[in-house]
Amino acid sequence: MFSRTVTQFIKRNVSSVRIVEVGPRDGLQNEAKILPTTTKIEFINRLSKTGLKNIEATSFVSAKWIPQMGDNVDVMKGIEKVDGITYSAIVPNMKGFEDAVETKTTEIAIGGSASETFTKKNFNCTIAEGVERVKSIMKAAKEKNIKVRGYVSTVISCPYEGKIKPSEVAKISEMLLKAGCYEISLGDTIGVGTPNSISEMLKEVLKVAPVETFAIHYHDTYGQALSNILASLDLGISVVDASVSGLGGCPYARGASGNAATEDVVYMLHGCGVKTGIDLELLIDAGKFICEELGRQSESKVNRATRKIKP
Ligand SMILES: CC(C)(COP(=O)([O-])OP(=O)([O-])OC[C@H]1O[C@@H](n2cnc3c(N)ncnc32)[C@H](O)[C@@H]1OP(=O)([O-])[O-])[C@@H](O)C(=O)NCCC(=O)NCCSC(=O)C[C@@](C)(O)CC(=O)[O-]
Repeated sequence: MFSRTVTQFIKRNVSSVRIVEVGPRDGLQNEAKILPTTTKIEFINRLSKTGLKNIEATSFVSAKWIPQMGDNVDVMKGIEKVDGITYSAIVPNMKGFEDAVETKTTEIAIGGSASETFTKKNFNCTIAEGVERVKSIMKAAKEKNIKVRGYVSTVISCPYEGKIKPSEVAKISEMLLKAGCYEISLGDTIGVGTPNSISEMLKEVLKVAPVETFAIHYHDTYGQALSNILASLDLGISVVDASVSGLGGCPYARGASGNAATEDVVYMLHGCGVKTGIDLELLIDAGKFICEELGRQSESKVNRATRKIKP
């Protein structure tokens, strides 16, 4: 599939990558152990020192649906907001939007999917109802000057409905862009994509908007996330969502495991001469911190390796 060496093709298409750290939201939402608010704040404050420019800090969703996010308002209010860093949050409806306004959140993320069943399980609405929610949120966000990022989930396959057509992903991406999202993050929610299916999906999506409009959000269920990121960079994508120590998963997507581990993504990119602006050692420390608090092992190969050797 690739005719050039990895370093050649990345450097040719992309010289720097903006990482969107989703650990405090996607990373924690699937964890059964509910962490104290102070730990979440400390985690985000540590991430703020690594050079990251985008941190998804929480989601303003119902605690009945995602218990870990029950202290969302306190987390957003409690973190030290560093100039130059965007702290965003998922907002599923107008109640969540009110929380965003109360906490002076400057960027929110809204969700969409081409799967009716996933939308019902995740947001308790149909795709059509979701579109109406999106319209209300977008209108309110414009009035408050809040930036909106769009997620399209299940871009390769849905745990309930199976394979999703790339044309469907393109359609929902276009709808979210027309509604006013400044960027669309394409989620392989259950991590089943391979470089071929990812490239096929991206080629279709890139027909509806320029490459700068898209970010990628790949889960690592089948160990394909890094390869899929490379395949995406080959097509010019330069915004990558990742979760420190590979934490994450969607409670309403059966079989979904963690995101691409930020430490591993950064290690790979720096090794290929692609800039991220991130201090890998500080990132590794933040990953170790949160894993110790959760009482679990890091899913990042780089993080585990640095217990024994320096990279
Ligand atoms: C959308 C709802 C709220 C609908 O849930 P619902 O039960 O239909 O809501 P409702 O409007 O009927 O209200 C029921 C109760 O929830 C409350 N409520 C209502 N809204 C809120 C809110 N915003 N914040 C706090 N509370 C809320 C509301 O006030 C009421 O409280 P009660 O009167 O019973 O005490 C629910 O389905 C929900 O919270 N879903 C979120 C699920 C979620 O967070 N999933 C994970 C994120 S998506 C993901 O992980 C994928 C992604 C983005 O990472 C990309 C990828 O990997 O592909």
